[in-house]
Amino acid sequence: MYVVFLAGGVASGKSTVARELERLGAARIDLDALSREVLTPQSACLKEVVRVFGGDLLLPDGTLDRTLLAARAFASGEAVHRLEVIELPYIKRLLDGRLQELRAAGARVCVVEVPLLDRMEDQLDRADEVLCVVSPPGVRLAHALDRGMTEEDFLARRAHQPSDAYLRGHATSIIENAGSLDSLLRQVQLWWDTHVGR
Ligand SMILES: CC(C)(COP(=O)(O)OP(=O)(O)OC[C@H]1O[C@@H](n2cnc3c(N)ncnc32)[C@H](O)[C@@H]1O)[C@@H](O)C(=O)NCCC(=O)NCCS
Ligand SMILES: Nc1ncnc2c1ncn2[C@@H]1O[C@H](COP(=O)(O)OP(=O)(O)OP(=O)(O)O)[C@@H](O)[C@H]1O
Repeated sequence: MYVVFLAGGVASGKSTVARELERLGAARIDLDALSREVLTPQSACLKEVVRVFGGDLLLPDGTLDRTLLAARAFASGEAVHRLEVIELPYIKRLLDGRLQELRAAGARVCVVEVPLLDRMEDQLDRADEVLCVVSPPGVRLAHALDRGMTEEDFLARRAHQPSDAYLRGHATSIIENAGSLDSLLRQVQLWWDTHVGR
């Protein structure tokens, strides 16, 4: 199975690219979705998070108040790091399992959405290709605001993410998302034709 790590910062266009790759025939794993799965009610990971970040994070139905956790976690580099130390091992185990399942099912190509490539450096040996979506900060902010995110939340998350220089330095291919949706999708098609559809 040809495994593609698809990296990019908040509101860079990653999920749009991943959806297009899925339409073209790739299986898809989203690490943001896995990071939600590890925090389901009663899970060991959620219990650890609540112990470290506060019992008031649990809503009456036992689910996590993600907005409150985001506010606490993105408040400082130290807090984000504490959250990642808890969550990342669980996320990586789930990733491992999903890749094995897809391999067993005979998937030919799998795209893995990786919001934070630097935290997954120890997983890079799983990737045949690192495709990075890079988009100027102003364009990303506009897309984030359109999606209902506040500027404060956008800036807080971006501050804890790998830089564009880091992404460019680790990419085997780059998709520039600075223009229209059409132009983005054309680049995806071109990448697919030259790397997968041969
Ligand atoms: C703090 C949490 C609960 C906030 O949840 P929320 O629903 O608001 O956001 P969601 O999970 O959908 O993430 C949206 C975007 O936030 C950014 N983001 C998420 N975690 C981080 C982080 N640790 N550092 C910087 N940005 C992050 C990414 O751009 C991501 O695409 C959640 O993001 C979380 O559990 N983060 C820690 C796990 C993690 O590091 N995941 C990334 C896997 S590589
Ligand atoms: N070139 C573009 N033209 C117009 N809208 C775009 C373009 N690229 C992305 N968008 C829009 O910007 C928003 C963010 O894109 P997307 O969800 O793909 O980014 P993301 O990197 O997955 O974000 P996050 O990691 O924060 O979830 C979406 O609403 C998407 O439709």
